[in-house]
Amino acid sequence: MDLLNLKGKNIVVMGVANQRSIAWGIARSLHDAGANLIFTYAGERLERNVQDLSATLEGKNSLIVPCDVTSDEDIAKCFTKIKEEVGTIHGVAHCIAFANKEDLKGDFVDTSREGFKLSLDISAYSLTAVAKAAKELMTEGGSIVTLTYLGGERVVKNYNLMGVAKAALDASVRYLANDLGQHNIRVNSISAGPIRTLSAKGVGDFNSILKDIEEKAPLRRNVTQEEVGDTATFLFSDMSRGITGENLHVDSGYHILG
Ligand SMILES: CCCCCCc1ccc(Oc2ccc(Oc3cccc(O)n3)cc2)c(O)c1
Repeated sequence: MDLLNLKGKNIVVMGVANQRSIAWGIARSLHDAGANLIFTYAGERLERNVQDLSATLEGKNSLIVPCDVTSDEDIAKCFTKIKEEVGTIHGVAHCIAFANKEDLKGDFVDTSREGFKLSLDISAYSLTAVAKAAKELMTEGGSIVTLTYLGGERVVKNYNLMGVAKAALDASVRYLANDLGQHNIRVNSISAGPIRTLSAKGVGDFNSILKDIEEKAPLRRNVTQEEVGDTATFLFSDMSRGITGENLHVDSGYHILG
């Protein structure tokens, strides 16, 4: 049996904004491995982007469902719709995070209570809420993958509040892995190196980080959405069936440096 074959697997990809999204790199890699994709998006203005991108994947058109992860009702409606249309799912790619611009630069000590709650809600709690809803559809077991970043493990200038949110996300991956393992549901994260996406525009001084990676990372280059996508496909496939609660760095090795 080809352990990288995802034929017949239904995988929900949450967080495609445009063709530069890491979520889109994950979707293309999953599609090439034979998976059936379901897309969710937040905000009317993204629906058209997702429809247009999904149409470029040959084969039957994918289900596209709105999902605002700050609303428990919306998450319930989203997964009820997916259950009605698809039935069983085998994976969820959680590619969702947010912090207000003013909380992604300057001094972390100045973070507001409101900004903190908003970022932790969207960037960390949403994984738990999504896992709770997805669990009911994962009747044949499954795999959940989320995106994290080095700034949650150690201080990265300007990453600030998002670093605290990612630290919460990373711990959530471990506790969810522990809860869901007995249902044969694995929970892992990919720590991607910096990639020029719509989200990256929100983080201060992004260009200097890209340059630093090129100069210092063991592979002396930045990573791409495709490389992250292929590692996600590995984590959704049976090739990774013994791995849960893990964080894989797809970052040209940058995280090993002091
Ligand atoms: C200073 C660190 C540079 C490397 C950052 C790599 C990275 C790039 C993008 C990442 O994802 C987000 C997602 C939302 C986010 O919040 C945003 C994004 C755009 C506008 C806005 O108001 N908030 C910030 C980063 C992310 O978690 C990590």
